[in-house]
Amino acid sequence: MDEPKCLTVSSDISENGDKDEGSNVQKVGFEIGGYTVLPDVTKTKVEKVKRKLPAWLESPDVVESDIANKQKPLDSVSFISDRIRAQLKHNQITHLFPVQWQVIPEILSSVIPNSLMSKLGLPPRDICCSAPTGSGKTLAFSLPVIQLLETCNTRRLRALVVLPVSDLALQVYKVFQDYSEGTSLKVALTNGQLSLAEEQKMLTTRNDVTEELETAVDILVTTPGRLVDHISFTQGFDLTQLRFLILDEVDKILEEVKHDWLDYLERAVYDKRGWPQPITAASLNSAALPLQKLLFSATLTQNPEKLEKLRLCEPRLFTSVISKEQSMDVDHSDDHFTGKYTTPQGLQEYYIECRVPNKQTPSTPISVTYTKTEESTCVCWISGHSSEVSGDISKKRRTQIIRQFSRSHIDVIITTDLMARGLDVDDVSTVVSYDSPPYIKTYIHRVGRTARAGKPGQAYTILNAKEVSYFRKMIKSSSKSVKARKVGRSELAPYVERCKQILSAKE
Ligand SMILES: Nc1ncnc2c1ncn2[C@@H]1O[C@H](COP(=O)(O)OP(=O)(O)OP(=O)(O)O)[C@@H](O)[C@H]1O
Repeated sequence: MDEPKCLTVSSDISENGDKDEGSNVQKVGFEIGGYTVLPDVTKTKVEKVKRKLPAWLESPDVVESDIANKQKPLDSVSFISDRIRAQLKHNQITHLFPVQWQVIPEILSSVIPNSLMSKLGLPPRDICCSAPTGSGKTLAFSLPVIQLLETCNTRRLRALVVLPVSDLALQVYKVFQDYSEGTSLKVALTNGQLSLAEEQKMLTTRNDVTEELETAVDILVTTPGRLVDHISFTQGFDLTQLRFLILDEVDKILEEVKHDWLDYLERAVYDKRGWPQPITAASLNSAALPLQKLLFSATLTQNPEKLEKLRLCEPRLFTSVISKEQSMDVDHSDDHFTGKYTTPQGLQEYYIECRVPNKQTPSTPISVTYTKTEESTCVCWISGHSSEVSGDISKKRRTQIIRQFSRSHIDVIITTDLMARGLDVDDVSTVVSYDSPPYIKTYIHRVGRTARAGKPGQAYTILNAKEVSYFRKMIKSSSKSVKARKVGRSELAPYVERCKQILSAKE
């Protein structure tokens, strides 16, 4: 039998196109008995093709995530109007958080003072902002929009704020209402809480002269479904003067809702007033009202294909990835882009491997728990001081329970992912996830119900042995780290007696 011979080919260029420095021969197999045996092709390392991101995604403006140390005193910033400053102080807000002092001036400066037109006739740049949960994004978009619109003399629908679900729409509506107080601005909410007919009545009014119905609000906070209803069925609902389109929790809006709501909206805006045209010398001189998009989320997608659907104009990205270098380093190679999402600095995150053999995977609603104190966390599953908030409970009752929690009348809210995103509940000290969140985004939003506004908080995810490796992989893929926490019998001992008492009382 012939000795195997190594087969080589001459080459001075390697597979990836780089020049081979050391050698100009490559091993490609060997010959045996007159046959050429190729190397094991299944083991050949295939170079991943890296996606080239657009420049605006590759070089974002970095938003400081250290809220506690990077606030700016309200009196040191000149871009906030005196009226809004007074209102902020009235609400005990004396400093601006980083996302606010970075994004607010950018929005304000895109407009010629006392006009809604943009500078030099160029369309204003759309804004995308990805900052941690509880970092104050709501004020970052509501304050500049109110400040710019309050100087308008006529009532036109000029700002539309779209949120994925009605509870969030209500929360953001309250902020717009609060900071518009004392102005002639009319803010409305259409989130399905009222009937369509009632909402229609609130949205429009009959003009005394023309006797036609016309829009009677300046700022509308809504959900995509209700928006499409009003575009389709509400006489006099006019979007042709829209100047700002704000999408909060934008990744959720893109994920869950029928995407064509944006087509409806853009047709309602542009069919009459004219679609945006390429910029030419002539267009610079014409005074077309621009529509500027402002996008916010703690987990803003940076997948260019998804963002493309939003037809953004020269966007500018504000993001809280830890440093510019790290933002370059993100893995963009799969379709489900996993970004480096930052959680609040005051948040301590742990997972606990539960070795009890019968830890059940809960059927909702027992999935996420928000608690007031450490003690209540330990007894929450059986304590009498908890309330459930789920989709089965009416909106009115949900609001009542949240209010009771904020006033410390109850210590524990046991809830589902319904309450995991965007909701701002006062003084949640701890979030307990009783199961592994299915996606990193779900995790970020769940734990983000605590450690808000620069305060401390802790999050525990309780996993059974099978869930641990998936959870750890998911956390690692987003370049985060969550510490393992062991709970020994001695730690639980003080609670055992109390739990027994509660259980026997329940029997
Ligand atoms: N400058 C500030 N000073 C003190 N508190 C503030 C300030 N800005 C916002 N807050 C408070 O911080 C809390 C969180 O703000 P907000 O709900 O806007 O966070 P968010 O970034 O939108 O969070 P999420 O991503 O979870 O929706 C709110 O209770 C808000 O009133």
